[in-house]
Amino acid sequence: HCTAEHGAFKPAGHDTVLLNRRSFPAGFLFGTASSAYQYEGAANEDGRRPSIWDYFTHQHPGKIADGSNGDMAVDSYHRYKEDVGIMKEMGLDAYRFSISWSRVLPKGKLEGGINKKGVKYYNNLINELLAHGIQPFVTLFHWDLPQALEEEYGGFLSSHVVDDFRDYVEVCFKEFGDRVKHWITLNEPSSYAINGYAKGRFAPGRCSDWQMLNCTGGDSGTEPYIVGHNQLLAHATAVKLYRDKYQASQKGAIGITLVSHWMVPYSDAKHNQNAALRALDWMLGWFLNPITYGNYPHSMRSLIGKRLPKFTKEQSLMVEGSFDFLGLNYYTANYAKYMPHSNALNSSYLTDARANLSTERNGIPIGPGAASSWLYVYPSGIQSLLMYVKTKYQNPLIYITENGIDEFNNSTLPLEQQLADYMRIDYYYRHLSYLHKAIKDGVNVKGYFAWSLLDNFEWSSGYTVRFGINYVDYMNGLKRYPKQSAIWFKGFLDKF
Ligand SMILES: OC[C@@H]1[C@@H](O)[C@H](O)[C@@H](O)c2nnnn21
Repeated sequence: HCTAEHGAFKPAGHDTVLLNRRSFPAGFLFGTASSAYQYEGAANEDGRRPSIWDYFTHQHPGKIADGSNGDMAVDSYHRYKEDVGIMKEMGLDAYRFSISWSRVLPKGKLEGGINKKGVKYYNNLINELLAHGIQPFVTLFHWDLPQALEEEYGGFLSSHVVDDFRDYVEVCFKEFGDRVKHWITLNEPSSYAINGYAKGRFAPGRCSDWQMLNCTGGDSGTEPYIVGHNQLLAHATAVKLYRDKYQASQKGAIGITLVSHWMVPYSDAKHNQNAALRALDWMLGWFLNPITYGNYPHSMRSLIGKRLPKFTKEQSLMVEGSFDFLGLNYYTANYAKYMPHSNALNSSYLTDARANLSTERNGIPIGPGAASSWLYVYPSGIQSLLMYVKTKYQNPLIYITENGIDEFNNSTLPLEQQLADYMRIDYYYRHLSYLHKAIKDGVNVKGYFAWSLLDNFEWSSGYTVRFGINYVDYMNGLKRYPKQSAIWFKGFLDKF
């Protein structure tokens, strides 16, 4: 139902202007995104020591849909040259990847020693990207905390992590900062805190006992906020270090990647409209308010009370303005409905907002469903979210650092069918169209990264779902094949 002209798909029956790279401002960056634990493999090779995700997947395989792990993942540790070749062939400008902290500092602490082979891998990857004219965007922490630090002091539950994170990022600035000009401190600190400490579905698998989710311990009413607070302090300390010691000579930019759903009021009733705004505070404002204004949103401070950590004056000053750009991940939207709250309830991050999130209203889904149960297609939400951030948070420089959709792994189907991901073309075309509208409306977006270059280890879904624009054949040596969306993207990205 689509016609392909000049490399862009025009939904049939619409006289829309053909959208392609040339529709976007000169210098706008198009890239793809990945992360170390989901891509590299070589988990026990060349000196790398376990992260909490190695520990979590091996100790709790029942928490992963197919009992799998990232021991091999898609073997990017050995195949990075081929993968960079795929990016070049597609015409991509940039590549977002993360550094495995426990590959560079196997024991987590600097005093434990720097793993030279780990540093060498990242130098090779960065050099390969630059040799092909592709800009590296480097995430310093994408959830894979060294297991040694989790065991020593509870990881992000302790303020000790701030000093160890600072030492780790300084090694990265020194080793790679001459060529890396875009640093992202943390990937989705909210997801790390929520999934790891309120839902127990991600490493380190903590939550309150009363939730009966086979958690290893924890308190969903306090630990998510402690972990969020220490992530903000670690982030701001890293930014301060970069600005004080490296930015003048290396001339790079540093930011953070946050994620949010667009929140749609369940009805026009005022209490549901307010619930949607609180839901945005709990998912996005939790971190965007502190780095913009130096404190948590008023809604959080008034409803969470003493369970929400406080910033000292000095910490507030360090956190406020601690970013040169904002990375924003957008995938989907939720309905938000006012949820009365009784204090008798066991407290949890998940109920503190007095907002019940859902993906359907009166039995009708908010949009077409993808493979992941949380992902429904709602393209206008990217424009709404960007306008909301522009208006409420002083129009920051933004990169969309993730956007994408998944299908189920159906490796029994003929390969040709598995590569026919037309729903992904439609998803990207629609989201890029709404992104284009947001830019026309004055939102300061300078780049867009699709999640993901390749099919990969999708956390608690393991390899049961596929987010890749390129297919990975898990049954046949992890061979890469372009899906239809990769071919479409190549046309979309044509410079001429
Ligand atoms: O679930 C798909 C992807 C994950 O694979 C990424 O690691 C994570 O940054 C993310 N955030 N939102 N959606 N995603």
